[in-house]
Amino acid sequence: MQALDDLVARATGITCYSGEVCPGNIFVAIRGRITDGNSFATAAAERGALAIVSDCPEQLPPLKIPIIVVANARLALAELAAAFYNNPSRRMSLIGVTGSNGKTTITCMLEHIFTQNGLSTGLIGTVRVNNGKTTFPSVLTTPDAVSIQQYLSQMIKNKVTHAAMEVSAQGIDMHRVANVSFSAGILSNICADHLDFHGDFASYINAKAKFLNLLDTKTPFIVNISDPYCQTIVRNFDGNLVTTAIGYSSSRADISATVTHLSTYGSSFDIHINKPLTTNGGHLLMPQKYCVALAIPGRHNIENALLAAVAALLHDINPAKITPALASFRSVERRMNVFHLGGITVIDDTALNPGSIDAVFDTIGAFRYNRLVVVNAIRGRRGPAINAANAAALAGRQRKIPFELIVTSSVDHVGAADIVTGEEKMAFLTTLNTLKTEYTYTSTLPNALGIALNRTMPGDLLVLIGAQGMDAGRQVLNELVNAYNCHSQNSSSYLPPAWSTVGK
Ligand SMILES: CC(=O)N[C@H]1[C@@H](OP(=O)(O)OP(=O)(O)OC[C@H]2O[C@@H](n3ccc(=O)[nH]c3=O)[C@H](O)[C@@H]2O)O[C@H](CO)[C@@H](O)[C@@H]1O[C@H](C)C(=O)N[C@@H](C)C(=O)N[C@H](CCC(=O)O)C(=O)O
Repeated sequence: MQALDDLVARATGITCYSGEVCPGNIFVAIRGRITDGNSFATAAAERGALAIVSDCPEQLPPLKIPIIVVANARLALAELAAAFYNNPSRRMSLIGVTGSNGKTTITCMLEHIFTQNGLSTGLIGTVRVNNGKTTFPSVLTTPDAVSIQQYLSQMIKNKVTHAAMEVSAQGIDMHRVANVSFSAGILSNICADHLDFHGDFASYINAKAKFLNLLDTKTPFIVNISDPYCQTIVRNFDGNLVTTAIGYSSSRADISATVTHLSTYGSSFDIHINKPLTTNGGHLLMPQKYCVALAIPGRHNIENALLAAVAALLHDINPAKITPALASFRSVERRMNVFHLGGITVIDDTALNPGSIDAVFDTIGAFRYNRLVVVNAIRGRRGPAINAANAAALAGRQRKIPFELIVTSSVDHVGAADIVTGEEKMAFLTTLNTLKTEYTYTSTLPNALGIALNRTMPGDLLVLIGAQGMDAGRQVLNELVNAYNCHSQNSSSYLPPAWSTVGK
């Protein structure tokens, strides 16, 4: 649109937040989920906005600056941001990773593979952003459109050639990734998640499916085809589909893995290229096999590593250099972290939906332990539906293997955006009760972990799962153990007061 192009050429920046408007900025008024950006147009004009972009001009007050009317303000924001930063994604190899689980691990694996191969590398994801020079913590998994383009532009300045970014369903749905040019896409798996945002599972799948529209016909779309919902998504896809699966069968997947060893601390597997593949650089990869060792546990991490390895192969990274890079990859924060506390083995994982809860329990199968104790933090501000689904997943597991379940709302360890509501707690506990699950509930994280410690002995396995509510779990656990060790030097038996007053 010429009017927008002319405007961008004169603009000093693009923003959709009135509080950030600087003189000469274009303010894009977005009708959001909470409020309407059009109602901040006067404030934006007073701060020196060059123009207002709106898809609902009837909501705007009289203004003395130009108003550009567009069909969709969120799309316009992405378009303006990409143009303002000179379309940085077109000047690098950028791999977009979507799926319910595995996005963080896969993007970090790619960052590691590229870095180990001497490439200047960038990352945008849930845990951090790496612009090629500095690394800083993230706010969202997929940032707003302006931030994405800004980070990519910083990467170009820092001479980044290869980057990986997590693409959430919300990010797709809210057009944060529109006008981003991907050199490959990855779809890891789909399970029920973010039902509060999308309304139902079908809408969530639809949002994920829209990722396909962001890829050029020649751009490889690497898909874990063993997942039934991934199969559904790609059924009518006529682009450059590259399929992966665990289990050797050339008819089943273009590239597959056979597991040769699976243990507490990692795995080894063979990657089979089952049919010739053309890389982005135009080279032909003939059918062959590579042996890979991975130092992080879990079959789901083999799936993640396979997807990352295929993306690296298609970006012309020498297979002989992908395998050592995967071997030296260490787990990401709170993704199947295994550590020891006295004689107790502890697993700490961000399991936050039925798929990731299943992945943790599947991995536990490779562990040797006497008794199993699981502490789960309820997911706050994500709605009752996902909490009912998570509780059902835990209940299903307790019917198969015995474990003590301790549930907490982590009231003292979550910020305002993650507080567990009464409805969410009710959904979780009612599901457990309906499914006749044995559990203990306590509202605070230290109480929950204190109970867990009281119920574990050397040789036992303690599993900490949950998202924000369990983020401080490892630290709190260490503090409890240190306090206990300090105190027990003076007394032969000690039960910390908080642990003895646990509510049910
Ligand atoms: C539901 C959701 O995703 N909301 C995001 C969205 O809000 P929104 O567009 O609905 O905006 P709004 O708050 O209604 O405001 C409307 C407009 O008025 C503007 N405004 C508002 C106030 C003001 O004073 N001045 C002003 O100009 C706002 O900047 C906005 O443009 O756009 C905002 C700005 O980019 C985001 O901060 C906000 O993310 C919220 C905080 C959030 O928590 N999002 C989560 C659910 C999310 O996106 N998560 C995914 C999933 C991760 C995963 O896979 O687990 C993620 O990618 O992180």
